[in-house]
Amino acid sequence: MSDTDTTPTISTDVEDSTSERETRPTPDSDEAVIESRNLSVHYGDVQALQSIDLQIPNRQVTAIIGPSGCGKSTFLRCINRMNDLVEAATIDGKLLFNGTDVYEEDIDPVALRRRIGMVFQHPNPFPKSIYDNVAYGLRIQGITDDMDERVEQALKRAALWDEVKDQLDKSALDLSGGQQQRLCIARAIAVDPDVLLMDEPASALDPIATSKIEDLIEELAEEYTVAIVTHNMQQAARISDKTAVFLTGGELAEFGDTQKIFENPDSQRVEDYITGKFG
Ligand SMILES: Nc1ncnc2c1ncn2[C@@H]1O[C@H](COP(=O)(O)OP(=O)(O)OP(=O)(O)O)[C@@H](O)[C@H]1O
Repeated sequence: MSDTDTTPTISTDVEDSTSERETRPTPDSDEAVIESRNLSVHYGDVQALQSIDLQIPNRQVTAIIGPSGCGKSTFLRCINRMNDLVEAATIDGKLLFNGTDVYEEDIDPVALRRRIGMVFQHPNPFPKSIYDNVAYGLRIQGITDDMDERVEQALKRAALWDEVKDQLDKSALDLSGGQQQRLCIARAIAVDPDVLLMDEPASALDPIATSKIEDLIEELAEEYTVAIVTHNMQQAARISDKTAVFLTGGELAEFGDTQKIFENPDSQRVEDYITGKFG
């Protein structure tokens, strides 16, 4: 990277993990933070993604929608190399994060996952206190200074602080499902990532908790690049700026501004999917 570059690259270790978000330059909005080029994934003989070219812009919400089994989660998991953990998975093509291919040999997946955090469908807090859940990733990185302040800030950003500030020692498992999910979001953002990947983060929650998570996602996109897989088309239409529609066989059928995709898609197949003719 040249001295004049303003784009952060992936560290190959966790050494720079203490850098502060405020001091880290970020790409312009609309500039791609994540870009897949000709990305294909197979699980054994099954092709899950077919030559996907997709650009996920900075500090916006990108929704990934499509019928069951079309490869949405597979795509999300390629971004922070979670598919490394699946023995049968083979990945071809490129997945660029700020211009660097995350599948290059010298990329440390653990450092990558600090920069690209993930929230799953079912809230999965550790059986520890609320405080320790948020502090966990920081401690692993050897960060010990200003811990109380860092925990408070992460809980505030996750819109949970007011509900838990007087009970930080309480077990995270005693929180409601919606609170647990916001705690998982706090845990993910405590380590100061650039990107948040969310795999159906509200599908296990009731409507009120879902609405809080949706509001939160929109707020988070002011600071983070968010990519969310959802089965809920209304949710995608409500909260996302860009939408990618995957169709059966792992094909990217259409990608663009959410309003355009939902109101005037280019392809008949996407229109059929969005209007509920299949899926
Ligand atoms: N670990 C795995 N081993 C083998 N095949 C897998 C594995 N994970 C996913 N697949 C297959 O890859 C294809 C895409 O799966 P993926 O979970 O990415 O789709 P999806 O669109 O997220 O589905 P859903 O909406 O049902 O969660 C499917 O055919 C699925 O059966």
